[in-house]
Amino acid sequence: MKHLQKLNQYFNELTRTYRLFFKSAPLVATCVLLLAPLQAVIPLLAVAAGQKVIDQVTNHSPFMEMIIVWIVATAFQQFLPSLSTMVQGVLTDKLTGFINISLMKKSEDLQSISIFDDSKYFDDLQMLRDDASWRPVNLIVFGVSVLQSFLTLAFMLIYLARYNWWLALLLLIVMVPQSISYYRIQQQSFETMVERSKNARYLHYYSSLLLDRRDAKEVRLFNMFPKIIEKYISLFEQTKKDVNQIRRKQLTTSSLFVVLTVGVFGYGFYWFTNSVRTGALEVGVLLMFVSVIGYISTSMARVVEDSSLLYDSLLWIEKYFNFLGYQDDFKNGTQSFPDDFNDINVKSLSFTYPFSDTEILHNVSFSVKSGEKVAIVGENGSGKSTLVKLLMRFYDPTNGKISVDNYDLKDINIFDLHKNLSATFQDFSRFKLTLKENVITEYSFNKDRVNNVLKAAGLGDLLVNDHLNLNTMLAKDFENGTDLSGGQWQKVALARDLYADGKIEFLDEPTAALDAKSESEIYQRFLKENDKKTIFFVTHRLSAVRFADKVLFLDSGKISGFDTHTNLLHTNPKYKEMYDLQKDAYL
Ligand SMILES: Nc1ncnc2c1ncn2[C@@H]1O[C@H](COP(=O)(O)OP(=O)(O)OP(=O)(O)O)[C@@H](O)[C@H]1O
Repeated sequence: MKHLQKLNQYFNELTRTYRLFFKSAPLVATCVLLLAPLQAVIPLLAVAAGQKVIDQVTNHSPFMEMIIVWIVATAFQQFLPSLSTMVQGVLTDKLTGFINISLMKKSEDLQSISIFDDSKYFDDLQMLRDDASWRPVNLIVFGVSVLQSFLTLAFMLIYLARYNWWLALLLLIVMVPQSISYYRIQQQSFETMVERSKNARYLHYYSSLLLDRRDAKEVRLFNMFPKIIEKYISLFEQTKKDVNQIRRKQLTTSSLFVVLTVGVFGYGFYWFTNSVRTGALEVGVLLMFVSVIGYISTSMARVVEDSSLLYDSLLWIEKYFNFLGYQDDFKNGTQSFPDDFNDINVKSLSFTYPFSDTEILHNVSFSVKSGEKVAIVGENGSGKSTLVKLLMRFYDPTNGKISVDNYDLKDINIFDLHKNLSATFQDFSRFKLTLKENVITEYSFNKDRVNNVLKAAGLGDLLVNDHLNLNTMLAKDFENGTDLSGGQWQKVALARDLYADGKIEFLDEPTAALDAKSESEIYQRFLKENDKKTIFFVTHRLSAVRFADKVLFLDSGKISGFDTHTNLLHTNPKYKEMYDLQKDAYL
C-alpha cells in the first residue's frame, strides 16, 4: 500500500514536471514530447522491415521495397537522436531560466523574512538554490528518456505478444519487481543524501572556510587548516560509508534480476527457433526476436535506471513546487501610506521569533511624533534590532499592534510602506554591483543626487582620489572590480539610505565601522539637518544620544525608560550607570 502510494506520488510529480515543460516553452516542449514516440516506433519499423526482407528472400519474392523501408527507417533512427538532443538543449535552457526566475519572483512575494528562520525550509531552500543550475537538465534528459524507453518497450512487447503473448507477459513479470526494487534503492540513496544535506552544508562550509577570501586572515592567523580538514575528512568518510552500503545493495539486486531476465530470454529464443524448425513460423522471426530482445533489454534497463535517476530530480522538483506554494502568515495590506502622519504608536507589543519559544519583546508600548528623533539603546541582545525589524514590518508582532496614525501597519500595502521607509542596517548589504547600482537600488538615476548623497555620506573623496567612478564594479572577483574598506562600504550603505529618502528613517548602528570624525558628520547629516524626518537610531555609543529628542531604553526586551536623555539620567539609575561607564571614553 505504502509502495503504491509512493508510485502514485512518483507519477503525479512526473506529470507535473511534463506540465512544467509546457509552461516554460510550449512549442519546444511539444517538439520534444512528439519526438519521443517517434523515436520509439521507428526501431520497430526497421525490425519489421528487416524481418519481411528475410522472409521475402527465403520465399524468392521481390524484396527491394522492404529494403527501402528499412533504409529510410534506419536513416531516421540515426538522425532523430541528434535532432532530439538539440531540441532538448533548447528546452533545458528555457526550463532552467523559467525555474530560476520563478524562484526569484516567489522570493519577491515573501516580504516577511520569517522563512529564513525555518531551519527545515532553509535546508530545502539551500538545496533548491544549489541545484537550480543543473536539475532541469536531468529532468529533461531522464524525463524524456523514461518516456521514450517506456514506449519502445511497450511497442516491442506488443509486437512480441503477436507471436507469443505469455512470453511477453513473463518478461513483464520479471520487469515489474525489478523496477520497484531499483526504485526503492534509489529512494534510500536519496534519503541518505537528504540526510547528507545537513552534512553537505557542513562539508560545503568547511571547504569554503579555507578557500574563501572572507575568512582568509583569521584562518591563517589561528592556523585553522588542520582542524577543519580533519573535520571535513571525518564527515566525508561517514557519508561515503552510508552511500557505499546502498551501492553494494544495488549491485546484489541487479545481479539477481539479470539471472531471471536472461532465463526468460533463453526460453524465448528456444521457442522461436523451435517454431521455425517445425515450420509454424517463417525464418524472419529469428532476426525479429533477436532485435526485439535487444531493444527490450536496453529499453527495460533504461526505464529502470533513468526512472530511478529521475527520482531524486522529481523530489527536487517537489521541493520547488512546495516553495512556490509556500504561504507564510504574512498578509499584505491595501491602504496607502499616509502623505502626512502625526504619530507612530506601538501598543502592548510582544514578539517571539517564528520557530522559537523565547519571547524577545515584552509588552512594549510607546508613541513617537512625526519628526521626532528617537535613540534606541540597551545592552546586547535587549531587542533593539528586533524592534526595528518589527517597525519596518519584516515580521508581524506576536501580540499588540504598531500603527501609523490610525492605520495598522498590517493594513498598509507593504511596497508602499517600504517606499516610505529608509534604513541603514547593522549588517548592511555589500551588493556585488556597480557603485551607482549600490546607491540607487530600485529608484531612477539622477547623477546630481547620486553625487550629493555620496558626498553627504562622506564618499566624495573616493570619487576624486581613488579614481572610482559610478560604474565601477564593487566586487574584486568580478572583471575590473574593486573592493572597498569596511568603513567605505558602510558609507555606501548610508548613501543608499539617503538616496531612498524615506519619510521614516532607521539607523541600526550605522556608524559602527566609521572613525569618530565621520561618525559625528553622519549624525549631523542625518539628525540635525533632517527636521521633517522621523528617525529611529540604534546606538551603543551614548555620545550620539545628544542628537535625539528622546531615548528609548530597552532592558531585556522591556521598556525601562522612554524620555529625554536628561530626564532619564535623573530618573533611571540603570541608564545613568550605563551612560557614566561610557562618559569618560566618549565625552
Ligand atoms: N531570527 C531569530 N530567531 C530567533 N531569535 C533571534 C533571531 N534574531 C535575533 N534573535 C534573538 O533575539 C534577541 C534580541 O536580538 P536583537 O538583535 O534584537 O538584539 P540587539 O539589542 O539589537 O543586540 P545587539 O546590541 O547585540 O545588536 C537575542 O537574544 C537574539 O538571540
